[in-house]
Amino acid sequence: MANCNHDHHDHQHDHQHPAADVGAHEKEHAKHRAADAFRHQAGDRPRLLDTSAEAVFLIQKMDCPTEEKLIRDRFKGMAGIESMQFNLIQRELTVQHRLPSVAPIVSILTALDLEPALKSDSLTGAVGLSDELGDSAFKIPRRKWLLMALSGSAAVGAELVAWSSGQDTSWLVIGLALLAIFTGGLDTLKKGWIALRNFSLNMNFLMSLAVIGAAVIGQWPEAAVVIFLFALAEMIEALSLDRARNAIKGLMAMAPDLATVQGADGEWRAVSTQQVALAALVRVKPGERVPLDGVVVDGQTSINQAPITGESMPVLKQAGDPVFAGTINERGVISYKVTALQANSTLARIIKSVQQAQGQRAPTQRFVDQFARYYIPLVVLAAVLVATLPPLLLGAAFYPWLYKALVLLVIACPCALVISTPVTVVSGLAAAATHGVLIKGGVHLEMGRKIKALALDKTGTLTLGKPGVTDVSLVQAADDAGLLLQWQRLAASLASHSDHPVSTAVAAHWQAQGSAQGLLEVVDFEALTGRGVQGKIDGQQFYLGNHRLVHEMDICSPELEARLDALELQGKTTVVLCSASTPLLILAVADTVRPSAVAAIARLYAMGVEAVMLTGDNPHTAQAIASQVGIVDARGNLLPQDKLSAVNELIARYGYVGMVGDGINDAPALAQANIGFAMGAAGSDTALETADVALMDDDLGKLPDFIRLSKKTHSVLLQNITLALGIKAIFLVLAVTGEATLWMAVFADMGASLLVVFNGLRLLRAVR
Ligand SMILES: Nc1ncnc2c1ncn2[C@@H]1O[C@H](COP(=O)(O)OP(=O)(O)OP(=O)(O)O)[C@@H](O)[C@H]1O
Ligand SMILES: [Cu+]
Repeated sequence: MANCNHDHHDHQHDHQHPAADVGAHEKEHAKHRAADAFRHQAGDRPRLLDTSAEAVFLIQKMDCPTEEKLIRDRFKGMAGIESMQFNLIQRELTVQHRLPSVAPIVSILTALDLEPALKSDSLTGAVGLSDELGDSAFKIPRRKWLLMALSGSAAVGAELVAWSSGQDTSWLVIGLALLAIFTGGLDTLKKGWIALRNFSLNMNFLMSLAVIGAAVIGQWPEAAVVIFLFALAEMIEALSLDRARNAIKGLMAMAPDLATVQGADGEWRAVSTQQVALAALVRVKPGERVPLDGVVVDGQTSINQAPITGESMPVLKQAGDPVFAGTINERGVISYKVTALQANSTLARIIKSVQQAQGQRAPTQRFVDQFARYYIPLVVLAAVLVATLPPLLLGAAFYPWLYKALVLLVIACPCALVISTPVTVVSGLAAAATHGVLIKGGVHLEMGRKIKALALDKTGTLTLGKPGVTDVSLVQAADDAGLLLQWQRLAASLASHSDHPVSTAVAAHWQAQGSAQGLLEVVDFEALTGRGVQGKIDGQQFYLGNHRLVHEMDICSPELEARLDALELQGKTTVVLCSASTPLLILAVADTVRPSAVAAIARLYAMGVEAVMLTGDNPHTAQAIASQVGIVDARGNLLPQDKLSAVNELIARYGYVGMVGDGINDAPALAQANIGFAMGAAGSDTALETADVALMDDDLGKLPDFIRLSKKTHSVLLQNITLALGIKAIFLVLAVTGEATLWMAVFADMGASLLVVFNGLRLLRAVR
């Protein structure tokens, strides 16, 4: 499904606004133009490229969402910049641009004191940063720890001296306070100054203002404690975000770095996984992890695929079976042929997908981002009013109200609020991924809870999709073994050209009979969607298809119909071999219901989710299978476009609808559903790519698991927003009534940030 990254920041650049909005946006644009003229003197505009390029930066200093705003504000309206995506958890900035080189971007980021490190640049094809290098960037340097310790001691010292002497403005107190401010708060002051210069109101600016204000009114000890606590809060926040990042990195670490590869001389050697080529032969011993994706060539074993599918029951693997990087070989030795390079393995794609999924922001995340945009200016306005109105209008003392205004400024920091959502969403996405559920966007994770009806395809979804032939009989009631064999051969010849499960079963049945006669040559073969197949054998036209086909050919009879009905009522699927004028042979195939289906459907109903079966198979069979798995609403005889309209009808009736399918003959319906689920995605590239939510294996229980996780995620998001806003609200009141001091406000802000981060991280353990 299309990537719907409605990023609110970009929308200011969108020139197609509804008429009602025009006034406000005109003003915005005028502002941009002014800012543009101010920032880029005419003449230094680089020539722009025709195609867009992409660069990814690692920005170590981007640890609070306010940096995002600063960067966006700075690049706003700059020619050649098309769009930007922020990944706060990974501290990555992705820029789509048309500049001839990334140098201007780098220099602007550097001017913002953000120390960008180029991770990749599509212009030069450079991949600049190894994972390890990127990792060390997240470590807090020793120097910083020492400075913080010094700052903390100085701040406490200032507070103690002031308290014991009763003097807030003695030289000793001021000296200690300045020491605390310059050791602990220099970064904050610097960032605040940069923000001011770029007209971007962020919390570094607010905090700097509060500290300077406190110093101005002679509250030196307080200024010292506030800046120290704030710096400490920033550090703790950065550290706790590391935990979220590591949760995702934890997935990454699961594929071994070395693979045992057979060289040209037949010798087995350990080779770095990164360097193993396609089609190389790799050997895996018991207890080892599979280093790369591939197909087993030799040997037999059982493999624990939990890292991919979340299911730790070992799966039997023998020649021809796929194996996945990161899974654990439990028993035997196998050798297999590599089918994907390391960067392309299923595991690598899962990890990449989880990281990208954050880009598709969850609705709550968008709301919070919007909110934060108005929140800061509003609080600043309130602070100005608090500082000026009471003294001016009521003749109140100036300093106490200025102090209250400063407390308000500290409260204005929206960090807790803005950080709470990405941490929660990332934790949810990572938890799902380790459980074998790949969610392709934060939006699906949050909206999954709204699913009221789930449409399920029958073949391959509710059933194993590997039917076997159960009955074969001549249409003309004759006991002619020779004819029976001859027509089965015709049917199998036609069927062998199709990979539809029914055809596969018919062809396999013929093979299994071990007849000496091979298949016949088929020309003009054609598949008839939702009906069957046709082709010419020995110059004569034959058809193999369902009741619908026989009917449409107008060669059906009440007697044939009765016999088909009888088989279908047993839950079997029937096809008939016909010549152009006569039905010849009836074949019935039966599929097995998935072991996980009954329990999964029951759980869905218990959650209030209506399960609906949509199938191209006939209604009798549909009903029979439905009652085996406990589905009430089963609809048969649906062509692909009928499935699409069925999904539309479900959406009209239930509001939010999911659809589960294999994505082959139900792709339109999958795309139409609010959330499209694909099963068995580990083995299928298309399923992995196109579905909104990909279940790595065939366990239907993952559907209710997903909905439950989505509900949990939503409630954690709500909790976090309530927490963050609630604490702010309380302090807003306390500040105005004069109960709250500056350091209390900083403390509350830090507490709120930590609370929401840890609350969000709880989701990591939500599944299982
Ligand atoms: N290639 C084929 N070979 C044999 N039979 C076919 C073929 N294509 C369709 N049919 C017949 O038409 C019916 C409907 O086919 P269709 O592909 O629409 O649904 P399906 O894949 O069997 O079921 P579902 O919609 O649950 O996946 C099948 O059950 C089968 O009887
Ligand atoms: Cu009929």
